[in-house]
Amino acid sequence: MADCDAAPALQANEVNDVPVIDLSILSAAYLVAEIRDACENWGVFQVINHGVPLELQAKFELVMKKFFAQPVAEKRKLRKDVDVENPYDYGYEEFVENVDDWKEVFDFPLEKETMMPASTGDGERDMRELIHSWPEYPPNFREACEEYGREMEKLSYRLMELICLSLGVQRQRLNGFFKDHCNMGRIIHCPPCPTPHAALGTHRHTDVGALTVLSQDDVGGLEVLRRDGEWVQVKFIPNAYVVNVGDMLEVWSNKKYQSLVHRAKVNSERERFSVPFFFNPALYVVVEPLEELTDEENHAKYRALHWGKYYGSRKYGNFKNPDMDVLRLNNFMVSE
Ligand SMILES: O=C(O)CCC(=O)C(=O)O
Ligand SMILES: [Fe+2]
Repeated sequence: MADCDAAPALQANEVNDVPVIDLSILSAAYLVAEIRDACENWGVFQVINHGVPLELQAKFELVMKKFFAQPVAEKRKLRKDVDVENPYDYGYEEFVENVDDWKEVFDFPLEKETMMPASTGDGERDMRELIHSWPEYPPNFREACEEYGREMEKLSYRLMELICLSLGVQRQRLNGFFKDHCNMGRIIHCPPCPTPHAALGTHRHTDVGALTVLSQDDVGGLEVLRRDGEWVQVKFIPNAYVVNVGDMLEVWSNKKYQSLVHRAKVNSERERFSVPFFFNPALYVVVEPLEELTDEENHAKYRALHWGKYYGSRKYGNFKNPDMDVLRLNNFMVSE
């Protein structure tokens, strides 16, 4: 882990100034303006009154806690492996080795089958199917995860449409890219950490997809890098979701909206749960700045990129190179 990520340097600003957007407000023009402002200046906002049923969130939380409360040997039966030869692409994984991220996770997909490029090489065309694993205990785990994921997906589409309007393009301009999406939920559990000053729950990174919709518990700990270089805590708001811009939205918007750099702290006393839902395009999609947003004066700032391969570079790289996790998009930047 890079020194700049170690906790002694973490003097995050206490003030909660990450924008909060009330989605029950009826004026579309108002919402669109709020979203434009948040995406342009922050790359992150929280949404409240979003329409996701509270009972569904509560049911999901109960089930995920039951899963993680099991002995580690049980959870390891669902272990996914970073090695391409090994079977699971979704499932359980631990990153709790000393200086690595202090957490265990369970990843779940929403699609029954997803094909992705087998390697990140330019000329390679081989595809492989992503393989799922689901636990038998708790018995309603899969159902609760899929129900939750579908709600997150609905919310993501709604947000994406507001984002399109905020960019001045047609409301459903980006929807087609998500037809065969590879959306994924990740349940993160950070056990209490005896050395919170020397570890992070999640190290500094940007999310590679389009949008992330995250719920964190009241332990909090999520921090975002503000444009002025300050780390700012994302305050826990009951029943809110944290929404952030990912790399693909940065490309489509021709950098009008920038992908958010963020990380999460651990707690020495309390375990922490956090659930990001990654809203990702279909793996065959080629992503490039929208033509409506480029012209003679505003040249495309990015070259076209193949999302499946880009995703693979994160997935197969598996957070092993912290610098890579904030700089990956630079490889596709067009020099001025
Ligand atoms: O632990 C957290 O809350 C942050 C998780 C996150 O940013 C991610 O998994 O991409
Ligand atoms: Fe993230």
